[in-house]
Amino acid sequence: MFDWIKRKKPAAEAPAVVPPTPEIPVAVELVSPPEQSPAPPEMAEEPVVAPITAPKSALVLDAVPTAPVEEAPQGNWLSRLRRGLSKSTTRLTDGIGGIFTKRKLDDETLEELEELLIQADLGPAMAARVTGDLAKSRFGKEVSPDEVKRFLADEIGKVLAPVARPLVLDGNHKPHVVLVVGVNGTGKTTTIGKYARELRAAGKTVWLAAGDTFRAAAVSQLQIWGERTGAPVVAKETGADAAGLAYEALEKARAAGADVLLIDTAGRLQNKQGLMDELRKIVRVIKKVDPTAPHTTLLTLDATTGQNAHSQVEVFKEMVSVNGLILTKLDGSARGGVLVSLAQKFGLPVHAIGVGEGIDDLRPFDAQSFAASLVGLDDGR
Ligand SMILES: Nc1nc2c(ncn2[C@@H]2O[C@H](COP(=O)(O)OP(=O)(O)OP(=O)(O)O)[C@@H](O)[C@H]2O)c(=O)[nH]1
Repeated sequence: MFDWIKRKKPAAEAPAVVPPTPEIPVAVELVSPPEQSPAPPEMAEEPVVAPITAPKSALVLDAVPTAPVEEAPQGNWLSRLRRGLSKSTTRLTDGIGGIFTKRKLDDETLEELEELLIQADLGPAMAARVTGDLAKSRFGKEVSPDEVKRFLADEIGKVLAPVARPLVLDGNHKPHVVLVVGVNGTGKTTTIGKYARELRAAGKTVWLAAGDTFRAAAVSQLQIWGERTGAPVVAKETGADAAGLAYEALEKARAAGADVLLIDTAGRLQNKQGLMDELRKIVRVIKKVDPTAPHTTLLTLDATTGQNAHSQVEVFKEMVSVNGLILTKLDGSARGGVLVSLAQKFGLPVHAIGVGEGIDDLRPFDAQSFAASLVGLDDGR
């Protein structure tokens, strides 16, 4: 079916993988039944295979488009989201309350609102769109803070709806390769760990590649996630060639018939050119094993950095073909509005958001819930 399947080599003995943990309901699914395409590992070194540890709680990170986004009770999910976004929400709702208490919508209030939206990281384009549309329907009339919030939630929801797309894992790829890139500290390793947990809970075999060979702590952090989730980790010593490691990991995951390979990468090298060379080399080299890989290139962005996230998207898009975003640390940020300006500017799918450091704090991204929560409203569910 695929080129890389036709070029497959004879199977070799695969490292042991742990059994699934079916007791945990999840939404992760592969799109179609996998085909067998085992190939032998070409590099001699054995991967570090983590011991088995069953996940302790459910996670919903991604889904095929037809699958339900959330398996946990809505109240639970929404309250977690609200709690996570509370800093961003307070900033917006306090500001709206201050501007619109017993005041008519005039040039001055519109200007104040526009300024507030820009400060809340929604971006000048969104601020202009909201104030322009509001002025068209309500200019000269008294508007309550609640009306403004509803109007704003509606506008935000419209901008976010097209980008709120779950990560689709294609079962035709064995494994489906996910390359995770991003500035150091933005949450790459944590996100990988949480995805691994979700996929393992769905009964999928997952392999992890500790491609951040720049930092010893990053390797051990991934190994801990491997232990927690029962996912074999391919790792090497600090300073090892990351592309070689990714190649080896893909060969081994493929030989083992794994469903998914999640590749961690360094977020900082000596300079931008060094990082670009390394990431491009990883992509080039894994294509030698599977010309269609990586099937997903995820960029993690730390929401607390606000508008800086925009330049990170630009930089990483220049380096590799980023085709999905994960926004992390929305819980510690008063700058959750940045997600809106990112959606408007880049239109890249937002697969999930991080609202805490806990294992179940990476959640599927739902446009309406996010929009309502951001402005402190119940989304009616
Ligand atoms: N509050 C909060 N913390 C998070 C979230 N996601 C990750 N973190 C924390 O952010 C820190 C950095 O996360 P990592 O996963 O190590 O980030 P990284 O991009 O892999 O970093 P490097 O390995 O340095 O490249 C850790 O302390 C995580 O626990 C989130 O959604 N909310």
